[in-house]
Amino acid sequence: MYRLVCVHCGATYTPDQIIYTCNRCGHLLTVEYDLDSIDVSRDEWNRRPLSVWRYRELLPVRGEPVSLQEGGTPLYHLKNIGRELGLPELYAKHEGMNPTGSFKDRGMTVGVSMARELGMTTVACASTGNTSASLAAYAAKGGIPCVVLLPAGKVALGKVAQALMHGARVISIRGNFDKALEMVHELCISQGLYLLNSVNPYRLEGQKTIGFEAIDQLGGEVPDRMVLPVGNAGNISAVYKGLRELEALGFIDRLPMMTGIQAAGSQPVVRAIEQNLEVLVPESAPETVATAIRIGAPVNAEKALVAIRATGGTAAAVTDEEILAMQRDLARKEGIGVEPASAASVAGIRKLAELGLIDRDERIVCVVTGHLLKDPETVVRQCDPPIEIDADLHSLLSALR
Ligand SMILES: Cc1ncc(COP(=O)(O)O)c(C=O)c1O
Ligand SMILES: N[C@@H](CCOP(=O)(O)O)C(=O)O
Repeated sequence: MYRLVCVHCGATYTPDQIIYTCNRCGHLLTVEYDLDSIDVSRDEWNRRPLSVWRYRELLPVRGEPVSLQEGGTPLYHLKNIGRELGLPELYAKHEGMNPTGSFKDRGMTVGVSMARELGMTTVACASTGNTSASLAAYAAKGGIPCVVLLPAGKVALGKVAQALMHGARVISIRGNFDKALEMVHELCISQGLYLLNSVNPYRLEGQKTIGFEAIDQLGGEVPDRMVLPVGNAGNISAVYKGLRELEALGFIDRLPMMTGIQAAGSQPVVRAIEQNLEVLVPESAPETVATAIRIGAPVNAEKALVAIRATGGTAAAVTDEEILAMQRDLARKEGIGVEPASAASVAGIRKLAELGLIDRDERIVCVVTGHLLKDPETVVRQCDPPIEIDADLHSLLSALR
C-alpha cells in the first residue's frame, strides 16, 4: 500500500492520480509506502535473482511489469585506480550494463509499467539522450507509442540511434535540455501524454534499487559513501530515498554519505551545497563534454540537497579534462567502458581524495551510469586512429615495431 506525498507541504494523493507535482504548492512528489504492512525479509530477497524486481515489495507496480531484465549490474572492485589513489575499498557499480546501457532502465521498467496500469496511451520525455533511449525501448516492449524531445546537436550519437531504432517519435528542439523538459511537461499536461522524466515519482522508485543491489553485493554491508554524477538530480535522490526505507525497515542501521559530482560547466547543485543555499540557483547556459549532465536547472534539486545534507555527504565539480582522463583510466586500467558523465563520479572521488577531503579507509561505491558505446564520437576523438597497412606480414611487422 502506498500514496503520493508532497515533499514540501505534505499534501497527499492517491496512486491512481495522474500527477507529477503538488497541486497545492507545486513542489515534488514522492511515493510513501505503509512500511508496517510490508512483509518481507532480507533472506527472502537474497533468495531471488539480483534485479530491480528482487525488491518488488518496495515498488509501486502491482501487475506483471514491462521488463527487459534490468538491474543485476556488476559491482567492480577498482583495484588499480584505488591503489593509485590510496583508496583500497573503491568500487564501481556499472549501470552501463543495463539493457539499453544506462541506469534509466531501472526507472523505465517501473515507469512504463505504471503508465500501462494507469491506462495511459502515449508516453513522453525530454532527454539528453539516455532517458529517451530507455523510454523508447520500454515503450516498444510495452506496445505504447512514445514521443521524445532532444536538445538539437547536443545528444550523443548512440543514444539518438537507440531512440530512433526503437521507434520513438524523435523531435529535436533548438534549445537546451531544460527548455525541452519545460515543453514536454506542458505537452503532457495539456494533451494527456504520460511524462516519464524523473519528475515522475514512480520512475524514481525503480532507480532506488541501485543502492539496494550495491549493499547486497557487499554482503549486506552499507558503503561509507555513494558517489553519483548529478544532472537532473533524480538518481541521487532516488538512491537516498530507497536507503532510508531500508533503514526504516531495520534492514540497515546507517546511511552512506551521498556525494554528488557535476561538471565544472554545469554545477548548480555544487554551488548550492558550497554556498549553503536553501534553493538552488539555475545556470542558464550549462556546457560540458559530458552531455548527459549538461543540465542547468535540475528538477529534483530539492530532494538531492536533502540527500546530500542529511547524510553528511558533499558535492564537487570536475573539469571536462578530469572527466575524460578518468574515462580513459577506467577503460585502460580497469577494463570498464563508460560514457563521460559516468566517469565524472570516479573523477570526483579522485579530486576529493587528492584534496584530502575523504578518509582513505572509506568503502566507496561510485555509480558509473552509462556505457562507453553511448558516445562513440567522444571516444574516437581521444584515441589515435587505427593504423592502415598493406595486407602482408612485412607491413604488419613494421607497423608493430
Ligand atoms: C549517463 C548519465 N549519468 C548521469 C546522469 C545524471 O543523472 P540524474 O539526472 O538522475 O542526476 C544522466 C542523466 O540524467 C545520465 O544519462
Ligand atoms: N541525463 C538525462 C537527463 C534527463 O533526466 P531525467 O532523469 O529527468 O529523465 C537523460 O538521459 O535524458
